Amino acid sequence: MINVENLTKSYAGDPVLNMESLEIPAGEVFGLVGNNGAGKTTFFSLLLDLIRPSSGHVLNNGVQVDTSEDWKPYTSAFIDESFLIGYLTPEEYFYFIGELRGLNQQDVNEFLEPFEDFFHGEILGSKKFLRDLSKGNQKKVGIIASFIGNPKVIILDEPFANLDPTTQIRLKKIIASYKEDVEVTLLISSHDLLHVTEVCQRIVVLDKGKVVRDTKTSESTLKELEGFFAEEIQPTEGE
Ligand SMILES: Nc1ncnc2c1ncn2[C@@H]1O[C@H](COP(=O)(O)OP(=O)(O)OP(=O)(O)O)[C@@H](O)[C@H]1O
Repeated sequence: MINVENLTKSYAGDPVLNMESLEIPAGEVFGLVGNNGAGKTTFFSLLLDLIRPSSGHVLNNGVQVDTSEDWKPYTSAFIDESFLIGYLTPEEYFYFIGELRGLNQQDVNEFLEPFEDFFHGEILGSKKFLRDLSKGNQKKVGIIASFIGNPKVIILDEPFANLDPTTQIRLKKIIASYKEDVEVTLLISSHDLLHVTEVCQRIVVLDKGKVVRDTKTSESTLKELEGFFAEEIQPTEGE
């Protein structure tokens, strides 16, 4: 579904992403991990044509994202609050996204019903504007909005960050449910190794913009990843 070919991004000559090739098949729940500055958001921003590659390209279902718009109807994402519209209430925002995806208000209301627990009584009917919601509640709105209209590719940047423990557990269940869906490709990034290993079928580790690990998730993945990141804090010689 997603094919990356010789993708690089540099700022003022400094490379921040250098990905020779990466193939993410349709239906995969894909996890991206890496320390601060590893290039995760850069990669997602390139997938969404929010920034331009320095070289190479990304194909989304065969469509090159920086030269065609045709990937947009089946792709959705929540990267950060800039995806929200601050002066709308959550309902108005959901209806707006629904309209973009060809759903009327009744369709959107029905879609939202199963997420009442996830919203924990603080989103729907609150009559607050999105700009006035807490960071965590804004994130809940952005994540759920990204599921509206059955997109085939969903990209979520650090979806667990800022969420309370109850919501994190609920979100894990929602994301894990996509493992059964062979049509939806879901990409998440996270700093939480436990969460990604629980919900992702495959995990790629980025380090200084490069793919340094690419593994199918198994029972040993969490330990291996903890080992990998622990090595980064081993004292260097002479310390
Ligand atoms: N507009 C920009 N100009 C210069 N450097 C940038 C710009 N945007 C990102 N970078 C750099 O690119 C690198 C990768 O950043 P990116 O946000 O992709 O990392 P990340 O893995 O998402 O990090 P984090 O886990 O902290 O969110 C960082 O060194 C960052 O400073």
